[in-house]
Amino acid sequence: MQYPDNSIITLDHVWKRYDNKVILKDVNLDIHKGDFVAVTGPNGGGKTTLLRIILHLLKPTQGRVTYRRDNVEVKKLPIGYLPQKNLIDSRFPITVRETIASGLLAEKNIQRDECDKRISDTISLMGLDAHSDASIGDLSGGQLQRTLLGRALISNPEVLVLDEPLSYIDKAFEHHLYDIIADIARNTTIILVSHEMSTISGMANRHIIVDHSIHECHASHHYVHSTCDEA
Ligand SMILES: Nc1ncnc2c1ncn2[C@@H]1O[C@H](COP(=O)(O)OP(=O)(O)OP(=O)(O)O)[C@@H](O)[C@H]1O
Repeated sequence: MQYPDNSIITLDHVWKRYDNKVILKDVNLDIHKGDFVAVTGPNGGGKTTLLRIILHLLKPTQGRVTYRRDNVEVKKLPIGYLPQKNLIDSRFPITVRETIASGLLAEKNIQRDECDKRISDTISLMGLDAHSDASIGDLSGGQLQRTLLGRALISNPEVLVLDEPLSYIDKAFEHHLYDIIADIARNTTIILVSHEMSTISGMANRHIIVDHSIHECHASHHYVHSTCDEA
């Protein structure tokens, strides 16, 4: 199969069914290095399922997902992930600092000083200095979301997958978050799911609606319609 040179993630005739229910129907998608893919769609349309399949966390019922670097198929890509419903048990006795630091666990060749600096910088970027030693069980929903976002981006991954990053985030931090995302997008491929598309849509170069099948559309359709006219 021929892929565009800058293609890094390809979904090839992907289907997902639970029992007899079709959640994703024959999805074909090529994500290119440097893309900012904004994804929206109705509740239950299959957005989180699609992300988990892209991340290799969930197996498609049919079809395949492949990763490539410089046009050569690879088994893994460094991908940072902010899940929608976080799987962290907030009763688990772990601090904000430790949670954010866990995003560096896969980095083998990082010096202790550099590691400490990255952790401190990320805590500050997320506005969590006053909470760095707090247990995650004592955080508000928005503080926990910022902690998990810090964990997703601390390693400067090649691809960042964000499932509803604005959940629980207050208006003041929301604007700061847009700046952070715009800055990261300059050298990172981003796939971002949101129901709030008004600002995100303007940052993205690709706009996708997931309603069991996927529809790529123009930005202007994105936050106006939950379905779009197919090109
Ligand atoms: N493990 C599972 N077993 C059975 N059905 C599932 C499972 N996981 C998800 N589903 C179903 O798949 C459908 C798509 O779910 P998904 O979470 O992908 O939707 P979504 O577009 O992200 O929705 P939302 O906008 O509400 O977050 C839903 O109907 C959901 O109930």
